[in-house]
Formats: sequence, C-alpha cells, structure tokens
Amino acid sequence: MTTVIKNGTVTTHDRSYKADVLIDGGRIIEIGEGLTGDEELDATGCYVMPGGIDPHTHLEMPFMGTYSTDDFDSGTRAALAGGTTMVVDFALPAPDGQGLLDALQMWDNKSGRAHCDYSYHMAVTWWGEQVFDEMKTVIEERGINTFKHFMAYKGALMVNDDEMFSSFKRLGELGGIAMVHAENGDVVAELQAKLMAEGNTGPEAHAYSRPTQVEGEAANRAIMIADMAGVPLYIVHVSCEEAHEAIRRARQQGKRVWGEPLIQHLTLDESEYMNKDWDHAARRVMSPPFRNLKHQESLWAGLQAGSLSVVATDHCAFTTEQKRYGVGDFTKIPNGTGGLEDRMPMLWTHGVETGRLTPEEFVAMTSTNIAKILNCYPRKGAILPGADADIVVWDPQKEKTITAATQVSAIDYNVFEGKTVKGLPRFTLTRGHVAVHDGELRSREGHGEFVKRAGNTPTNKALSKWKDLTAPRPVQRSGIPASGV
Ligand SMILES: NC(=O)NCCC(=O)O
Ligand SMILES: [Zn+2]
Ligand SMILES: [Zn+2]
Repeated sequence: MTTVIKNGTVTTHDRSYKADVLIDGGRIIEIGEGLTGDEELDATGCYVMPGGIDPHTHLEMPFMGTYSTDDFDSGTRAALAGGTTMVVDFALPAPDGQGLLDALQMWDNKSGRAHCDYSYHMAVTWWGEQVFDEMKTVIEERGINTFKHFMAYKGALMVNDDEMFSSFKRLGELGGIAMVHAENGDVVAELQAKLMAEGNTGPEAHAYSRPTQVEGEAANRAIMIADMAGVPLYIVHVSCEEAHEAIRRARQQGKRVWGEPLIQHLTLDESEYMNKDWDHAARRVMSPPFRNLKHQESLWAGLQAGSLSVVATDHCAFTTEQKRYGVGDFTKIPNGTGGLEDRMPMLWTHGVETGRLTPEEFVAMTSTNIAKILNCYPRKGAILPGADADIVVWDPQKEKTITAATQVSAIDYNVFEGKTVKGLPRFTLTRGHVAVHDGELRSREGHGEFVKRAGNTPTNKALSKWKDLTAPRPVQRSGIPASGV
C-alpha cells in the first residue's frame, strides 16, 4: 500500500519547496507534484520535515538505586507524539566490570518494545583489556560508533583522565567517536560533601554543587585529551557559556568537536530550584542543572552561529516518588528530567516562532545534523527518495498547553507544565506507518528497528588523515656527531 503526503511544503536542512511525497515499503519513493497513493494525508498549511532524532535518551536506565520510569514502550510513544521518530539510548555496562557486549544484550532485551527506530551509544564506565577488545566488535559488528564517558558521578559511572585517554586513543584507531558528560566529578563530590555538612540538604544544593566552572573545566579537558588522542568529540548536555566557549574555541581552531544543548537548558532556568515546594524543585534536578538567562542566550547564539550543533533532551524520567529518595539528602535525588514529547514543539515555539531559528535550521538541529554526525544520513534525517519514511507533518498553527494530565510519558509531572506551544505534529510517520494521525496515537509496540551506524565516518577519515600528516617525525640528519666522551 502506498501513502502520499499532499499539498505541503517539504522542508529540509537546506531548502523549502512545495511538493507531494510518495511512500512505499517504509521508504520515500518519489517527491514531486500531483502524486497519488492509496492513502492520502493532507498537509495543507504544513511543513513536511524529516522526523526528529533525539540522540540522548535514558530509557529504563538503572541509575542512583532505581530505574528511569519511561521505558522503550512509553518513551518511544512519547517521542512519536512530539514528532521524534528515532531515539539513541545509552547502553551502560555496570562499572564493576560488566562487558560491553553483555550490556548490549541487556539493552536488546528492553528495546524490543520500541514504537520507533532506535540506536545505541555505548558507555565506557570502566577501563580494562576486555573493554579494549570488545570496542572493536561493538563498532564493526554491532554498528555502534559512539562511546560515552562520564567525567562525573564519582564512585559510580565516572572514569578518570588516564582511562579516558586510553579509551579515546582506542576509538581513534577504530574510527569511533568519543562522547563526554563534561563535569569535574572530583570537585562536585567535594562541593556536595561541604554543602551537606553545612546543612544545605535541599534540591537547590544540587545546583550549588555543580557551578558552571565544573562543566567548563571538564569540557576543555575533554577537548584537549581528544585532540591528543586524535578522536572526534561530542559533548552532551552543554548548559553554560564556559563549556560553549571551550567548544567554540576548539571549532575555530579546526578541532573536530560538537556540542549538544538540551531543550530544558534553553528554556528553563535555575529559579526552579528555589521553589518552596520540595517536589517542584526535586523534579527538576538534573546534571548539569538549569542555569540563568545569560547562559541560555549563549546556547541560543551557539545554535545560530553553528558552534552548537544539535538539540536533545537527555530524557531520563523519574516519578515524584523516585525523586523523594533524596528527601534530607539532595545527593540521593535521582538525576534526570523528561522532554522527549516536548523537544520539537518547545524548540519550534522558542526558536522558530521568535525568529531565532529558520524552519530549515530547526530541521538541521532536530534531525539532519545528528544523522550526519552519527553516520546514518541520508537513511535518516532526510526527505529524499530512498530515505526511510520517518516524517513529521508539522502544523505551525496547532497549539496546546503542556500538562502532565495529557502527556504520553509515564511520569506524574512535566517540567514544562503550563507552557503553551505553537507548532505540533499533524501526522508522524515511522518508516511509513502513520503513528500520529491528527492528534491520535496509532503507534505499534515492536515496530521500531535498530539502526546500525558504521564507524570510520567522514569526520574520522578526515581527522586521521590530518593527524597522520601532522604527526611528529624524526629529523633526517646527514651525519651523527661523535660522542663527546
Ligand atoms: N543528566 C541527568 O541528570 N541524568 C541522566 C544521566 C546523564 O546523562 O548524566
Ligand atoms: Zn550526562
Ligand atoms: Zn544523559
């Protein structure tokens, strides 16, 4: 059966034009005028865009003594409801020595419920011969080319500089991409202990324990270590000017570094932690914490200027009951917030509707840029013949007020509660299946497929060539002087 999307404006990362889009067998087969199909979707007044890709989710993640509540079922339904058609989740080996392949098996056991396509990043939570060896299999056989390192969460997921340098060098050899959660975990641990000792036990102390300096220092350190190891670097959840500045400078110097701000850091601020209601503040505890207007403006400017590349969510949703594990001790509040369902409408509302972004830039930041970085473009992130029919028909006039009462996510609150958004999906298609039909969710459990992503991306190849060309070489001398003895 064929499906045709009619009367819309096709909008990609580089242009917009009027055309119909014909779909068969889960792929786009033709783009043009006057197309017909068995099923017609009317896109009058809408943009026809590549479905969103959220490159940063933690679905059913074991973390801080519990599991994040949205799993591959509710999480991917929430994604589709908001126009996102692919998520990339982090497979996390237990830091006490669990192998990478073993962790991937655990993630495979969970992801079978996905309603949209998905891929994984691999986390490196400890270092040893087994990790070194298995990295090759992960890249070459499992099709996962991105490896995340936590520079924070001391005593749990954190790796030290020597481990990070070893891992980065191995990734450079194998054609992988390094990722970091950039916060100085040693400093955070000390600040946490000091705050607790002084009786600062509430959720606001979470923000006090993670000032922008800890992020800026770690981002800069990771950039320099990646440069010495000869590996491209992707910095997740960039929240402040200090980290952005390090990325901006590195990119201006020709280093291969990308920065990913989150929709939460772009639109919410630290005043949330001062709320008199403990639950309200604790629900917003995430790392890095929300910042102030100055940092938000830096992130928006980075998106406009191209020094920041991708907008994600870091969706890691805990219920109020789970957040209450940290009553009396803020260090025990599970870190993480939701956002999968709201990323695209919030970015459209605060980006395109305000004139900060063009619709084409919106597509680039929510889909195409990350598809290119992760090496799954143009299968994903494109409206082109042959691409997967992961499409969102975006209605710029459709409005709603975000509320937990009607959200798809399984948790009992929403950090964007009460915010009105203008710009929502009329239809969301996942490999041709119409999963959102005029506000109605018609997704299918298990429809999602794993997306393999080969290593040795174009960026890896270019960087390796450059590093070879500029590597230190011995000076060729005509004669060696006699020893002075
Ligand atoms: N960001 C956060 O607070 N929770 C999820 C885990 C991580 O990305 O650090
Ligand atoms: Zn993180
Ligand atoms: Zn994360």
